[in-house]
Amino acid sequence: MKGKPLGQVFIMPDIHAYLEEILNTMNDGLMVVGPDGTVLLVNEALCRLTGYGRKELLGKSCTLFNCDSCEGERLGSGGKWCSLFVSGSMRNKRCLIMRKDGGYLHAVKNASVLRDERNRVIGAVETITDISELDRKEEQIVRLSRLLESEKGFHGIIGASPAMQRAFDITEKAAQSDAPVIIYGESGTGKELFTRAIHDLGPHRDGPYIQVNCAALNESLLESELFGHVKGAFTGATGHREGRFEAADGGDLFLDEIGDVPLSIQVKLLRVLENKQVERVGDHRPIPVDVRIITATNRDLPRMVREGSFRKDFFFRINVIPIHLPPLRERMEDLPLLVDAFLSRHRKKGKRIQGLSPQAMAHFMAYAWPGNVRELKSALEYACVLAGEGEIRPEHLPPHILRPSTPTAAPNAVPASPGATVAPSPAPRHMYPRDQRQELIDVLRQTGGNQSEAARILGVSRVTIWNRMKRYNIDLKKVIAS
Ligand SMILES: Nc1ncnc2c1ncn2[C@@H]1O[C@H](COP(=O)(O)OP(=O)(O)OP(=O)(O)O)[C@@H](O)[C@H]1O
Repeated sequence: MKGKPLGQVFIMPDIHAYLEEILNTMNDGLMVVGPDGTVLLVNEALCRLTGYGRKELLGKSCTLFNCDSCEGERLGSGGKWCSLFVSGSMRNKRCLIMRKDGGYLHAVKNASVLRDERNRVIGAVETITDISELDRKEEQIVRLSRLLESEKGFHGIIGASPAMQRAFDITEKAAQSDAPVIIYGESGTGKELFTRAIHDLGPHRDGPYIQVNCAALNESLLESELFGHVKGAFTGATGHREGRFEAADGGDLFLDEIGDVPLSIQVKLLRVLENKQVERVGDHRPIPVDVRIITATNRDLPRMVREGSFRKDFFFRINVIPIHLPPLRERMEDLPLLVDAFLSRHRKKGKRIQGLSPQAMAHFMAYAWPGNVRELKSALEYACVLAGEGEIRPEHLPPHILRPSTPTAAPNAVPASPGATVAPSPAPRHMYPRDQRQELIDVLRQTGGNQSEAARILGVSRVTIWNRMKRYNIDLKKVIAS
């Protein structure tokens, strides 16, 4: 190589002779297009990242990549053309580029238009940086910090009762297999914690962990959330969307509230589970996916199957390894352990709380905990705020815990230390639907109809509040007015 130094810069006599080598040394993909989007030049990295051969790309339109960051700008004539040619450049834009095999490349794109000496646009240059590895590393960091945070218990799940020990046992074994697991339990019993434990213990632990709350979306949104859609598949589909199945490829997909999935989506899910392929909405190319399914519900699926609101074939496909989580009221011996664990978390955050007084613990033991562990966690948070420091006494507890019934457990039946294990409360109060309806009405009245606040007080999710209002036919306006 000949050339002459110019200050610190080394000027090459004919850089064009080396251009191809220079471009092919780059790790990022590079492409030059003409003013009409025709691909004029690509480097080796672009071919490697997209799976196309150079000959398959040269002379083709760049729309072949179906990149979702490419927006159409309306032109005077009424037609549309690439907004890059209007804005002049694009910097560090995250995008999805469709590879030849139909899969998406997660990338960051930089682009600039090229102009001649008379400032006329003669094309554009784009670089594509593959960030799939970065995304995977981010996911790994989240998983490792989660493991570090999980204190005592089984992957951070506290429970010494035989029912919980059994659940830990099945979970450990189920995690090793690839079979679909379904977790049954009321809201707040720890279904999500168990799912994470299955992922962390299972063969897909280094793959992604993706969660979808099936009750939170309507039918069409759920369909595109699960399977993805292509740009223009329906009104409002302004970009590609990678479905959760694709995002979970090589990992675990947690479908929460599976009992709320409409029948039409159940058919599609069944097909995906049988064929191990998904089709995006608006595109019929099957995409292979290797995903383990974990589902959870607080509904009685066998009954729903009998009543015809849940498909029998789908039920048998997902109900391979069922894990039943008992409600807190049926394993009250776990309550002091849970209290101890949650209070020690508050102490770590600087709260100078000693523990529960025997009277406060008696109220806890007598209460039915319809919102299960989530409700217990919220109640302790409330009590810590009110107590400030020292001992938590009954006056620091949320009023609805004191109100519905007098404690059935005698205060002297309660251990002096909240950490000690006790026998189950003599008569933990069970919550029947009528109680649950009245309790919800009381709390909604207390919060002036604020459903988020009611969810917080009862320790359940907003979706659960909404479902219960529907199930018990509660008219919010009437409740507030009364
Ligand atoms: N056994 C347990 N040990 C420690 N924390 C628990 C336990 N069970 C539940 N929790 C805590 O209670 C809260 C609710 O748990 P989680 O979200 O797993 O319940 P869920 O059954 O999935 O509820 P939902 O059906 O409403 O989504 C979380 O903050 C979780 O950390």
